Amino acid sequence: MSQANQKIAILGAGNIGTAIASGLALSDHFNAGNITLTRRKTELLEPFAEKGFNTHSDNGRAVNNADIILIAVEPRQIDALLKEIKNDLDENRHILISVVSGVDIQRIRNQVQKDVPIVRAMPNTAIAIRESMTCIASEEEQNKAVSATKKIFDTVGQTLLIHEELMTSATALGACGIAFFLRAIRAASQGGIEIGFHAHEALQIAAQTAKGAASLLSDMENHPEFEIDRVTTPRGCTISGLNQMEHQGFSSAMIKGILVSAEKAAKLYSIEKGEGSS
Ligand SMILES: NC(=O)C1=CN([C@@H]2O[C@H](COP(=O)(O)OP(=O)(O)OC[C@H]3O[C@@H](n4cnc5c(N)ncnc54)[C@H](OP(=O)(O)O)[C@@H]3O)[C@@H](O)[C@H]2O)C=CC1
Ligand SMILES: O=C(O)[C@@H]1CCC=N1
Repeated sequence: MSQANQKIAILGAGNIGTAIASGLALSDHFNAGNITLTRRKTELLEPFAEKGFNTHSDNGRAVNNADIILIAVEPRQIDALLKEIKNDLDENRHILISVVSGVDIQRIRNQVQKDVPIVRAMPNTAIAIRESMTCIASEEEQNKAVSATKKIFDTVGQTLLIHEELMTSATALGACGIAFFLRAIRAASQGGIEIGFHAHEALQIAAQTAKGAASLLSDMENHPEFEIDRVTTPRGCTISGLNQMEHQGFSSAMIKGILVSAEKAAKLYSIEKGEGSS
């Protein structure tokens, strides 16, 4: 089936669910009319209904009208959702894609008790502007479903196929990573204000500089240190700034944050189930 005719149901259209929907609709491969978004507070989906997406709260109906079922609820909410839709899942028609952190394929399969292909994907919110980094994993025998999933996420950024055991690491580095780099940009702009720029100017300079740095890596395929060496004039101000940041633990803070984030990602389901669900 061509992507243009594929019907996608996004169950749990919150932050990442709606970001995925926006990105897909922006691509030339999908249109809003073939994408259904569900959540219980449907009034919050009104802006998406106005853009032509199908929006409601009936997960079973959404599954019955779709080929691709994308689950984007919180870890503590997934059991109830799977229980609700499992009788509607058709192993000959559907591919089930979960972007839920900390819930492995085996746990999902135990819930649905069907041979429907299950794929895990870990995008980030830049998917809304088709700039996601999406890691994808599944069981070995699911090559066809993995290809179909990759094809979808390839339209909204870059993809990388990984082993499922690396999914929590992908969550920390790629999905949470958006927040980490945003905080770094925010910190840079605060420094910029202190040395004389208005807030909006400082943010513009910091954001475009960060974009340029990222593009140097992705376009030139160089190592960061190679590009850093080109900025650091001997006895200059860049190396002074960099060394001071390292004395203050810059790299260490980022590394430690990513480790803690990955540890938490691995425990999300059990922690959240332990805290009760709503
Ligand atoms: N935010 C991000 O950047 C990323 C998040 N993720 C993962 O995606 C998942 C969602 O995260 P996020 O979008 O931040 O969380 P949100 O809380 O924003 O989204 C979850 C949505 O699910 C809806 N929901 C809950 N239960 C049901 C149900 N039974 N049927 C339909 N909809 C339901 C909620 O709306 P309502 O209460 O109205 O039903 C809510 O809008 C998490 O598992 C997270 O780990 C993965 C990658 C990136
Ligand atoms: O913060 C979280 O738990 C989710 C997972 C990745 C991004 N947001």
